[in-house]
Amino acid sequence: MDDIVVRLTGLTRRFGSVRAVNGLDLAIARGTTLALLGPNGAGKTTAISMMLGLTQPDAGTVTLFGRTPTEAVRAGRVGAMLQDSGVVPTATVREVVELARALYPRPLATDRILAMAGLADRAGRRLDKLSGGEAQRARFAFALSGAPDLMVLDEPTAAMDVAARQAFWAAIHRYAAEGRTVVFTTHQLPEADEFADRVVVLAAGRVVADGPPAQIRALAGGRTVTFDAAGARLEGLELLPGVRSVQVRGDRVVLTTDDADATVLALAAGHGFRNLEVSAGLETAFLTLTAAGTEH
Ligand SMILES: Nc1ncnc2c1ncn2[C@@H]1O[C@H](COP(=O)(O)OP(=O)(O)OP(=O)(O)O)[C@@H](O)[C@H]1O
Repeated sequence: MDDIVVRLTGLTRRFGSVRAVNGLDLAIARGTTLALLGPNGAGKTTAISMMLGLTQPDAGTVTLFGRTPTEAVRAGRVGAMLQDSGVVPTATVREVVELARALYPRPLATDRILAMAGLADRAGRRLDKLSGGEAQRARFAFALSGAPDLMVLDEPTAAMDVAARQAFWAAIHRYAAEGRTVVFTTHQLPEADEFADRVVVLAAGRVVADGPPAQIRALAGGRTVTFDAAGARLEGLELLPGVRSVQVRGDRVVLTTDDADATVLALAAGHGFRNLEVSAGLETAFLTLTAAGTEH
């Protein structure tokens, strides 16, 4: 479909015995700002790296704009800001932007790039004299030089303080407002919540949740109740008090709820359960969903 910018199908990559990315299926529509959220080691960087054609998958496919990543990158449709992209430390911001512009068929004007990245007053400064947040913005400037339709950002705000972060996201928003697609990784729920319009939660290389920020926030803020599917009555679970979502993962039922006490009391009265567990918080919700998700 024309409207799908990024399509990942069964994407898998192992490092020794570690499945860094494990059967990832994802379709990202044009104009979306998508957060790939997950704890350290979830597979975010590996997924991004395969998406850009920098790491080869063991299985599965990636298409960007219906082409291979390499073709899409060569056509100037993709900009990326990676965690360890090296730059010449003694070059100035303007020099680096001009270097980047030379790589693309239809680059933006230098002053526009500098303004968009919030670096207009830092153009003559050497990269090694920038603050951490400014250096990140210089890398963003580099990434947007070619006016790419898809921008991929790996933990872009890691080195930024609150003010720098706000300025950075304002720049991203101006960029995305023109109908462009942005994919960024983060391990911070508030960042995903505030700046994305779709959040995909990755844990142990798998998607454990996918939805609008409000839905992911609810998952994080509430409680997770899990119990064995065998022997339980599954009909009507979604109607129990407090319950927001019902999933069956492997042989476990996973409920998210705003009121675990009421949910468990109603479960006991009408449904029965074995091996019930109640857990709280985003990390626990991730772990529960991940552990249950690996059983099938
Ligand atoms: N080149 C590599 N060699 C061996 N193992 C690797 C390699 N790259 C990643 N891994 C492993 O794959 C898993 C996923 O790593 P990845 O860097 O993709 O996670 P991440 O979600 O980006 O983590 P972080 O938030 O810490 O950057 C981890 O267990 C990691 O140790």
